[in-house]
Amino acid sequence: MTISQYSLAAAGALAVYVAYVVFRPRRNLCDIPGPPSPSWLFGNMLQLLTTPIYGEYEFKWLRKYGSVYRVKGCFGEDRLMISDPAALQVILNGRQYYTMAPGFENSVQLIYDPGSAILCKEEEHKRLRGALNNGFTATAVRTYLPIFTRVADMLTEQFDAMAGQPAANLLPSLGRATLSAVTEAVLGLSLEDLGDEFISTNFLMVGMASTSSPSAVLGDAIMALMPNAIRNLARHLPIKPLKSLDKARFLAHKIGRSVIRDIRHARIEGLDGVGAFYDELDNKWIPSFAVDGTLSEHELLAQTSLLLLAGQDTTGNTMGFAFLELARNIDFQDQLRTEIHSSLGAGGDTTVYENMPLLNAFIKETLRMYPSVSLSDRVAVQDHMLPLSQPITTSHGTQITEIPIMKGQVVYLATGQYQRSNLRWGEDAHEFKPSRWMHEGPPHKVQDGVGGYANLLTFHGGSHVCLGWRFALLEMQVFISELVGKFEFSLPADDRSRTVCRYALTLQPALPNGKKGALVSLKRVV
Ligand code: HEM
Repeated sequence: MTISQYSLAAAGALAVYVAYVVFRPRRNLCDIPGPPSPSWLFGNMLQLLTTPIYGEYEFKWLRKYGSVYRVKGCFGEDRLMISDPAALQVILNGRQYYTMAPGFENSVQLIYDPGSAILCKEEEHKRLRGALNNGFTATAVRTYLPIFTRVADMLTEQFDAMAGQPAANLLPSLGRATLSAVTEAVLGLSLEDLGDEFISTNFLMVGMASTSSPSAVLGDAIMALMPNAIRNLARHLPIKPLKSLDKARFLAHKIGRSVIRDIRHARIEGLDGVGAFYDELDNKWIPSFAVDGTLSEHELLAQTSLLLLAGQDTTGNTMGFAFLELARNIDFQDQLRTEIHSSLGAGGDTTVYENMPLLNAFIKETLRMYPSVSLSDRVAVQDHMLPLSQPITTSHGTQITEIPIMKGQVVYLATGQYQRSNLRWGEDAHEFKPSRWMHEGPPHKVQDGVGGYANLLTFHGGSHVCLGWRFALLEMQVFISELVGKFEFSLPADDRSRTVCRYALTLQPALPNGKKGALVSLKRVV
């Protein structure tokens, strides 16, 4: 297809969209207050999705309009921004009311295989999760402790090599470490086994999944309008980024296939398997190994890139933020190091980490302030009334406790706003304060059940709640303890090396030049 054909197709899509937006009979949200829209083409989307500093607009709007407000999508579309707990409950748990919005689904489809759990629905999704869950129960995750400890040793060596530099970027090492941990736990392979080509394609893919620009915002808005068949076709266009994504999926399949072949070979020979989670899930070949919830080879391959990618950048970036916060607060860092030294000396099992109050309060506060998926969109699949826990006042001065939602309405799960709401967290909601987790009682212990972990929405909740949350928690407990026990983290002396928090599909630490990265000074202390 030539450039002019692309342009023609895009213009056609735009025309269809305009007709749809202008002529559809949807006036149910016009009374809900919200920020003015700077442009018809982008609505509030550039403020929301491409601002260099995370929250610049979101938190201002949250303060002004409260936990539900209206924003404009591209081409004048009305969207609802939601951080009200009762409404979030319905969006996350009411499968009959909401599903992944086309824009978000399109991005996910670009990265993952169509058969992967995150893209499956209803019974198929339940069955896949039932099987995958075997590798992510509390018991299963405890068995990964030696893997996390080994990878933490590898990280120590890399941090040693960076110690003394005026400003060391922690993110590349953290990204490799989290990939390494998942690869070993799921496939029983080391990073070296994956090969350079896989690793470089994987990092390219992670990079592509964490960028945002006005053209990408517009492209996503247009793609979201297309019927599935056209979106599928578009995904196979011969353009470089799409080819790289194809290649990454191909390599993940190749690796998955080779692991399954080795597992089967070992079983035939009566040898031990590779000792990884895939061992248990693949059963087609030798049924006498049957365990509940096994998957076919085809299904297993579809999960490979999902498991390798979903646990990499999310966990790596969260730890990047954690180390930056420690660098900002040396007193707290010292207290945490004291707790680590007095708890870890004797070695032991995972209960050692569970019994470290400062460590766990610190991780929860990091997850509260920096939820990787701080914003994601859903679409209503039928008309319904959306309940609110706090009434809102319409632009006509009427108080309402529920909002009429029409089929096709796009809403945002505003996780980042929910986790910085003054109503819930108090006046200091924007302060990084681990001590809020150390005392009993409200606001964070309110039992309204939103969120899969610690009343936080960082791992979401409901049927698609993060499968790897226990994995991520133990991994962070081990990595942070090992590294804070051995290194002191401080902010680089040069102000030009200050790291900021940026939103680009996920939350990420970013360097002053806008690139992803987390700069600190490291000093070996033990
Ligand atoms: C701090 C780290 C992590 C965060 C913040 C995080 C966050 C999330 C969120 C918000 C979702 C839901 C997405 C949606 O609703 O569409 C999700 C799904 C998922 N996550 Fe995580 N995640 C993390 C680590 C991990 C790890 C370590 C793994 C695996 C090793 C993992 C595997 C998955 C999978 C397989 C899904 C799809 C679940 C489904 O659709 O049923 N995640 N994650």
